[in-house]
Amino acid sequence: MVRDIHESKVLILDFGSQYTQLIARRLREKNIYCEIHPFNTSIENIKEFNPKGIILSGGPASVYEEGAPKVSKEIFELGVPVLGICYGMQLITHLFGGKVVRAEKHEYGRAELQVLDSSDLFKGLPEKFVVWMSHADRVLEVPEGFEPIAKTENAPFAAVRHKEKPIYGVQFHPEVKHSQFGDKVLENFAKVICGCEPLWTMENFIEYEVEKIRETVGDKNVICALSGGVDSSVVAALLHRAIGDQLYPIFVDTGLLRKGERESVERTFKEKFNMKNFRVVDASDLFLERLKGVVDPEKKRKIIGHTFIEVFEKAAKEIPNAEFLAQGTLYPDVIESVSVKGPSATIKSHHNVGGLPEKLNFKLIEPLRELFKDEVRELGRQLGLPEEIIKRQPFPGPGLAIRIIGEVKSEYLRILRDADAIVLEEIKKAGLYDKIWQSFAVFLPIQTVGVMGDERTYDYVIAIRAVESVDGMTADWVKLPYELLERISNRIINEVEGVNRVVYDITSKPPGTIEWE
Ligand SMILES: Nc1ncnc2c1ncn2[C@@H]1O[C@H](COP(=O)(O)OP(=O)(O)OP(=O)(O)O)[C@@H](O)[C@H]1O
Ligand SMILES: O=c1[nH]c(=O)c2[nH+]cn([C@@H]3O[C@H](COP(=O)(O)O)[C@@H](O)[C@H]3O)c2[nH]1
Ligand SMILES: NC(=O)CC[C@H](N)C(=O)O
Ligand SMILES: [Mg+2]
Repeated sequence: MVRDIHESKVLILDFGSQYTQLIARRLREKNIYCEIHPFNTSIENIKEFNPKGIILSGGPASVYEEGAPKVSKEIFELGVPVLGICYGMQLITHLFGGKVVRAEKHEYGRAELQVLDSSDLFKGLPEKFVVWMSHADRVLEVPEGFEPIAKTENAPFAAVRHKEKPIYGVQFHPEVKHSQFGDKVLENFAKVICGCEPLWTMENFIEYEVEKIRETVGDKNVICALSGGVDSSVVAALLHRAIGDQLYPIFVDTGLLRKGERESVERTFKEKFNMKNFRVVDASDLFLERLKGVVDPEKKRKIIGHTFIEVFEKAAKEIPNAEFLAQGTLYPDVIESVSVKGPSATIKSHHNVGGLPEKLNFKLIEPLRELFKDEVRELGRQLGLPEEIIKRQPFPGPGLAIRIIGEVKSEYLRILRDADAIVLEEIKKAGLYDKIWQSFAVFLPIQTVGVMGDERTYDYVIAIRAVESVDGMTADWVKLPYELLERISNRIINEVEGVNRVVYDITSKPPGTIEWE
């Protein structure tokens, strides 16, 4: 029997901080498994979860306000260590009868922490180091039974501890990278104070998951929609490790793929991984047929989504004994975080092409449900996926169809494919591919006048888009070197027939979106 990698874990209760996920990631980097749950998770559920430690996150509320989010004082009686971060510390203070007030001077940004006691939370750390603060309230009086274990110039209670019970609070944010040794503080909490064992490694994860998948699947077959992107590729590689030829990866050639994409996906999975049941379904004619005459971006997206499902369903029907469908759902999709944002308007319907409907009548297998993106990449590496897949820039499900403005035609696809390949090649050559979020070409179906070799031309326009972003929600255009832009422009005009003009998109998001449709 392999050991349960979740045996030694920390529970993070979320009070709506924008950094809650970072707490989880810092702990996991130290090989400590943890999960994020809403602050109002019931005591019964907490007991059932059976954590070795509990962390109360930061949050936008003020503890002294009516309706401020709280936890039951019972969590301090579970015999499990608790660490409050920022709002979490203020909440502990408030619940134990201390005093939290609005500070005259708000404290945002760096502060120098002076450690007063380095026996547990600050074990092995220097006496002074820089931490990062973000608060408007402050602890004026610590409750009875608590003592300060660190201070800053503005905050005499920058970190506190209960004198007998394992209850801790820090006013700063150890989870952000700007806090020096912040990761070490969290590690000390988990290992020194809670006694967690570092079981969460990708090697252990593979071993554990492989066994679990085998148990679940038995002698049935599993199908998997494989896009060649990171998530679905890692899912396929993991399943293949577990169940070999019981896995049937299906790659749909929508006809909207980039140059060489189909071949490279085929090469990786068929040849390198020797996935015998890997199949490519060529549905390019069907997609093009359905998109004929369609100009509206939302209509295009919907048609592509529906057609994809249709093609996939048909392909799946032909696979014997296929009871399971594997999907690349990640942990951030699963976390029910406390939302501090209001409802947002639909700007475009992101057709996660594989947003396959439940009524497909498969049981779902989602082996990445517990992982963050960086963990998925690490897992992919361990499974032997090429860097080319692991570091791939995001490519939208609807593919080139949303990079051709208006109607999609074969001729336009040919032009865009060739131009896009040049953009990517040059960006890679310049060493920028891994450093930026996305870089690609967009086809504009307008003709402009040019002159080439003394002759008048009347050809199409290609726009180049390159953006930096952290999550795709906001983005800025990249200040690409002029020489690089020049080379890309020259090559496209000289090498791609049908183009006589190249422009660079200098719009950030907002107000623009990353894709043009
Ligand atoms: N051409 C395709 N053939 C088969 N499945 C696809 C294809 N395109 C997308 N999918 C499926 O749709 C899912 C969502 O696609 P999308 O591109 O949004 O995913 P992603 O988050 O980029 O992840 P991935 O790394 O898997 O591409 C993929 O994980 C895959 O299962
Ligand atoms: O899987 C996807 N299906 C889609 O329909 C889709 N539309 C946009 N994108 C990607 O999402 C990010 C933000 O894009 P926008 O600024 O254009 O909305 C960018 O990274 C886009 O490439 C998609 N991804
Ligand atoms: N970052 C936080 O957790 C902030 C806590 C509280 N809202 C304050 O302003 O002090
Ligand atoms: Mg993708």
